[in-house]
Amino acid sequence: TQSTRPQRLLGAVQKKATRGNPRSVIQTIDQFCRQREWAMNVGDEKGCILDSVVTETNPTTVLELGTYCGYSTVRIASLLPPQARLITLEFNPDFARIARQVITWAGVQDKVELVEGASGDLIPKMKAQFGVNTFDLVFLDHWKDRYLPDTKLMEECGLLKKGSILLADNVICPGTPDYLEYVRNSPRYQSQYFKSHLEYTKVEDGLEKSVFLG
Ligand SMILES: O=C(NCCNC(=O)c1cc(-c2ccc(F)cc2)cc(O)c1O)c1cc(O)ncn1
Ligand SMILES: [Mg+2]
Repeated sequence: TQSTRPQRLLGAVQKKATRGNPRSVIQTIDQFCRQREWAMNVGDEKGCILDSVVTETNPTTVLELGTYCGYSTVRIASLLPPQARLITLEFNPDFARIARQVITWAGVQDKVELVEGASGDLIPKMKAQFGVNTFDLVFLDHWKDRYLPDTKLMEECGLLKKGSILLADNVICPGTPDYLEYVRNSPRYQSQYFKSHLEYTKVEDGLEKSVFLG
């Protein structure tokens, strides 16, 4: 039977990356996507912007929407202080299965909780079921038409506090027009666009960083 792209990406990690070394896992995936097959990881260019936002936020509790193969999960987790936690939500069980193995290979599994399911169902359970108070940082990288409804849901569930940071991938390509309009025009957010490129291409894309003002 044919392997899937996530399976081939995992194979490259297990063959070429050093166990327990997150940087080598990231480097291997970027090399695989540049030399073998494009995949929808945030990538190395936008990944550097993600790194700088994580570092300056110095978060204790992070939520990632859309795990895919775990590339950004590993990038974020590798920058977290010892007690910090990252909860990552993935709807697709095949992606989740691959991501768990990538996360473990990188050695960051103790900082990460991967939860399978639809973000719209799981977000309302964050406080009661996952013991979360509020998120310091949210990385949005899942279905583009879920960015806005899930942001409103996080507000309603009291999961954002004054100063919480939303960082959204793909606001240009594939694009999240309704989300952009909301965070750029709402008095409750201070937004900033980081111009970049779609992972592994010359196509314009970027990250939108939005600070919740309470
Ligand atoms: O979340 C799920 N997919 C990944 C979301 N992410 C994207 O769709 C995504 C797409 C692109 C992209 C850009 C240009 C292009 F030509 C094709 C794709 C880039 C990115 O950086 C993404 O992040 C998902 C799947 C599924 O089967 N069930 C539930 N959820
Ligand atoms: Mg993306």
